[in-house]
Formats: sequence, C-alpha cells, structure tokens
Amino acid sequence: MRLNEYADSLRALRRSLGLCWRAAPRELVQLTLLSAGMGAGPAFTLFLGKVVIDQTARIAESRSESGTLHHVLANPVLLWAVVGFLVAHVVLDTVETIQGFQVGAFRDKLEGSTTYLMYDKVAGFEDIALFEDPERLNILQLAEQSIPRIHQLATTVSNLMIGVFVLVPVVGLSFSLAWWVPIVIFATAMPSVLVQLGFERRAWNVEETLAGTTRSMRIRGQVLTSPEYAKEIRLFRLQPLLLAGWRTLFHDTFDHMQRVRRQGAVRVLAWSLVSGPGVGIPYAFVVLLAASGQFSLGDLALYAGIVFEVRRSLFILAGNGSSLHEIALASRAAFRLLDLEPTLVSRTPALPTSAVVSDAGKGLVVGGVTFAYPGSERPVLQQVDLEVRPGEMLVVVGENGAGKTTLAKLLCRLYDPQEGTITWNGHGIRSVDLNEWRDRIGVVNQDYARFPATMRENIGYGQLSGLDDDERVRAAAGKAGLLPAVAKLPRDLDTTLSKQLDHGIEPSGGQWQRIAIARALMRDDATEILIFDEPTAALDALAEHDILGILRSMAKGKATIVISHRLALARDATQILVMEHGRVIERGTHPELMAKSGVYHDMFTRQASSYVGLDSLPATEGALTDPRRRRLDRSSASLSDESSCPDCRVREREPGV
Ligand SMILES: Nc1ncnc2c1ncn2[C@@H]1O[C@H](COP(=O)(O)OP(=O)(O)OP(=O)(O)O)[C@@H](O)[C@H]1O
Repeated sequence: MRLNEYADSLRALRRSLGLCWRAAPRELVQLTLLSAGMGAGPAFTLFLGKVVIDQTARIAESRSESGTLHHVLANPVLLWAVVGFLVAHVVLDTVETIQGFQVGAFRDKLEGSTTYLMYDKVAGFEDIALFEDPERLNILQLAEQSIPRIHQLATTVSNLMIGVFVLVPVVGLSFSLAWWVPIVIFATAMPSVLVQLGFERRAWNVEETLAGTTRSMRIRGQVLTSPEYAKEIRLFRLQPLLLAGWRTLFHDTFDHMQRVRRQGAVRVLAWSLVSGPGVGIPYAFVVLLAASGQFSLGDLALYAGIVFEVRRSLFILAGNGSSLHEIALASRAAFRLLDLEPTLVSRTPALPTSAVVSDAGKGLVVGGVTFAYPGSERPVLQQVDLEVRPGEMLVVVGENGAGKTTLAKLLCRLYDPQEGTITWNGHGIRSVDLNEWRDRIGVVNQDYARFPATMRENIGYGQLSGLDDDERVRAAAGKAGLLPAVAKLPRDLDTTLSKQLDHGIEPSGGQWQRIAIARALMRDDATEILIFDEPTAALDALAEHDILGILRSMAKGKATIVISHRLALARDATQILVMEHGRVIERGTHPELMAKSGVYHDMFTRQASSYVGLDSLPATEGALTDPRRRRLDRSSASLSDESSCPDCRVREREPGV
C-alpha cells in the first residue's frame, strides 16, 4: 500500500518535472547554470578564506621593520586571494539576483502552462458530470488545490539544484578531512529528513480526506461573496448563520491539520537533536587537529566551514526534498484530473443531413430510456418513450423533480442513458459526431447562462460564425424583442452585461431570458430540433405572450420539445407527455388528456383556475356546476373559439399567462 503510494508519487513527480521542462526549457537550463555557479560559491569562498587566513598569519608571524603594508603588497598569493574573495562575493550576489528573476519567469511560465492544461482538460469534457458528480468534483477541487503547489516546483527545483551544487564540492572536501566525516553527517541528518517526508505524506492524506469539507467551505464563501445571493442573504439576515457555518468548517479542518502538524513538529525536533552530534563530532575533530598543529588556522576555518556547509546543504536538500514530496503528492490529484476519461464519447462519423437520410421523416425517437445520475443508483428516468417528428411539438409537463430537465439533458447528449436509445431520423445519436448533433439543436435552458460578456457575445455565442455579423446579431435580438433594450444600452451591442466588470450593466431577469432566446435564434437556420426548458419562466404576462409567438414561429417545421409548468403551449402540442417520478404516466393531445380527466386535466384546470380566481374549487366533475368553472372548461375544450370570451382571450388560450 505504502509502496504503491510512493510509486504513485514518483510517477507524479516525474510528470511534474516533465511539465516544467515543457513549460520553460530555456529558463530551466539557465537556472541549472546559475545554480551551479551559486552552488560552487561556498566551497570556493571558503577555500579563498583559508588562503587569506594562512597568508595573513604568516605575515603576522614574520612582521619586521619594513611594515605590514609592504609585506602584504609583497605577497601576491594574499593579494589575489583577497581580490578573488571580494570578486566572488560580488559575482555571487549578482548571480543570486539574476537567479531570482529567472525563478520568477520559470514560475510564471509553469503557472500559465499548468493552469491552461487544467482549463483545457475541463473544457474538453463534453458531458457535465464533472460539475455534478461529487466524486469528480472532489478530483476537480484537489486538482485546483494542487496547481499552486505545482507552481512551487519552480522555487523548489532551483533550491534543490543549489543544494546539490553546494553539497558535491563540500562533500568532496570533507572526504579529504576524513572519510567518515560526510558519513557521520549524512547518517545523523537522515532520520529528521525521513520524518519530514512522512509528515508531508500524512498532511496530504488529511487534505485528501477533507476535500469534501473544504469544498463546502469554499461554496459557503462563494455564497457570502457572490452577487446572486447578496439580496436574499441580507433580507433573511443569513450572514451570522453562514459565517458561523463557515467558521465551524474552518475550525474542523484546521484542528485536523494542526494535530498532524503538531505530531510532525515534535518528531522533527526530536530527530534534529540527534543530528546535532553529527556535526559536533567532525567539528571537534577539526579543532583537535588544529590544536595539535596538524592543521593551520586557515584549515581550521576551511574545514569548520565545510562541516557546517555539508549540514546546511543537507537541510536545504531535505527541506526542498520534502516540498518536492509534498508537490508530488499534491500533483497526483492534478494528474488524476488530467487522466480522467470523459464518460461521453463522440464518434467520428458525421450526422447525415436530413436531406440525404431515407428516414428523414422519423424525427426524434426516444425508446425505453432509463437513466441514473453518476454516483447514484436511483433512476431519475425509467423506460421513457417518445417521438417527435419534424413540424411537431411535444410538450412535457409534470411536477417538480419528475425528470423533465434530465430528459432535455439526455437529448442534448450532456449525458448518455444507461438503457434505451435516442435516434434522429433512424440514426443513434451516440454513433455520430457530438458537435454535429449539438449543432442541430436550438436550446433555451431553464438555467440559461448569463455570460459576463457583451450583449453581442451573449447573443452571438449561439452561432460563433455570426458573432461579428452585426446584422445577424441584431436580427436575433430583434426577433427576441430585445432591440428597444439594446437601443438604451450605453455602448449598444458592445455593452458589457455584468455589474462586476468595468462599465457593465445588469439586465433584468426577463431581459436575460430574451437574451437566452436570442442566442438560440442565432442558429435558427441550422437547427432541426428545438428544446425549450421553461423558456418563459422569468417573463411577465405580456412578454410571455409575445415570446410564445416567437417560439411558435421558431418551431415551424422543426421537431420541438417544450418543457413547461405553464401549460400555455400545451394546446399547440401534437402530443403532451405527463411525467411523474421519471416515468411517462399520460400521453395524448390536449383534448384527449382533458377528456381523460387524469393528472393533466387536474393540472390544467387548477392552473387555469388560479388565473381566474377559482383556487378553492375542486378541479373535477363537481365543479362543473359552477358557472365560472363551466366557462373555463368550455374554453379548454374548444381552444380555437376565441370569440366565446373575447376579453379573456389570452387567458383562455394560455392558462400560464
Ligand atoms: N446532477 C444531478 N445529480 C443527481 N441528481 C440530480 C441531478 N440533477 C437532478 N437530479 C435529480 O433528478 C430528479 C429529476 O430532476 P429534474 O431537474 O430532471 O426534474 P424536473 O422535472 O426538470 O424538475 P423541475 O420541474 O423542478 O425543473 C430530481 O430528483 C433531482 O433531484
């Protein structure tokens, strides 16, 4: 188990170093050279220091009438050593400064390339399980946490190189003192290095275990700082509750980490007491040799310095080695994300255009579809069948949580069902190119995106080829009834729609909904299938009436699926599906379902009654004795008979309005 873990970390480390190399090869080579220079510095300056001390001692012993300065000037070895010593320090300072700049450049390049790699990977997921499945969300979060650690590789690698370049010459010199000196220093320093590595492993294990908690902490933080929650948080005075929740989670994670840190610190400290004698013994040995006259004062300074340099470089290596270990552990999460395979696979064959398909009239056929979300056993859809031919409109209704939006997600292939098939003109949608499939679909989602971008982009994203085509964007905006709003914008189509960006404005809820519709309209010519999931939920009654007209004209000739609680479009439907707990429990046209007096009948009459004040009335037969109810049901039964109640024409035709 432990071995596997180490092998895993080593693999991650190798890949991380590969990332470094690919991100900034030039900087890495330059850093190696600079580190070599910096690493050689201590041994070189210690040696020059020894020469200066020995020569100075010699002059001090033989001082005569001619004076000190004369002796110094007459000693070229001393002069060159002093000059070399000073130049070496200036050079080392310069190299250190340049090295700092290079580490910065290396880190920035590494940051750019790893972050891009992550974004690219996430963007490449064609399904949305990555954002909805807790297990995958944990991987995503740990990967995000690991990115700053991977960036530390820049400093760590550079420090390690310095450590190595310092260690090699000083170990060589310490061997010349006595063969056992480097061995004693190594042997006594090793335990604290290993303890440090063990601590990093435990700390990262805790972080992995706490990934779910840190995610909820982050989400709570986002709730407190994001504008979409700001109003309700203040109106319901939720701040203390949210803050308290955040603090509790923080203390939980902090306490966990602190326990591990405390244990780590005690062990590292205990073992560093062992490494003390490891330096003390060689140091005492050098002092004894100097006292016995076998070593000059210069040797004493040189070897004492070397003993401490060996220990210092070992600790540089140990400290950065443990950072490297931590980076290796953390970067496993990043590679787990990078290795994650999308569950949804796009096949290469192009989707044949309807014009060339023999089964062109078959349209969209869903057969026996059963689906459970990733990580859940519970089927959200069970044995769902439906058919929508070009020119037909299918309206899907049902209570909250019945599975309507999930069905729309499957039709857009944001997930694949576990059972059953979805075909378009006889072709299984899993066997064709995903992008081509999605290009055929125009969607207005229930939770449509509000891109922090310009009005032009918010509309033009619907068909990228038309993004810069002013006429097309305006035409889509016009059809969605947005032109009056666009005319009032300070920078016309180029106004940014986000209060959080400079000069941005915030459209109203209804305007955002029209923008989502305009986006779908951008690709109107290319689409063969339309999916409207609660397309008018944010609109006022008049606007809804207006938009329903647009949707009806968009739907002409296309296979259209409308998901809506409001039954305004139900009477336009070629077929209505009533869903409950993921199953289709009723299907038929509006008159058929009304005649059936089942769930749909109940929904329709209850909904209509709430618009004409019949809330308290039962929706079934008994109510037919009530004159108001009679009128309502008559209007439901004869839909085109607008003349029966001209004043309430809109209401009777569209009970959702
Ligand atoms: N990402 C998800 N992971 C797990 N379960 C989910 C996910 N999204 C939805 N569900 C569950 O699937 C069921 C169907 O949800 P869905 O959103 O499809 O219902 P709906 O009929 O569209 O509801 P509404 O009318 O409220 O929009 C619900 O029980 C919901 O909790």
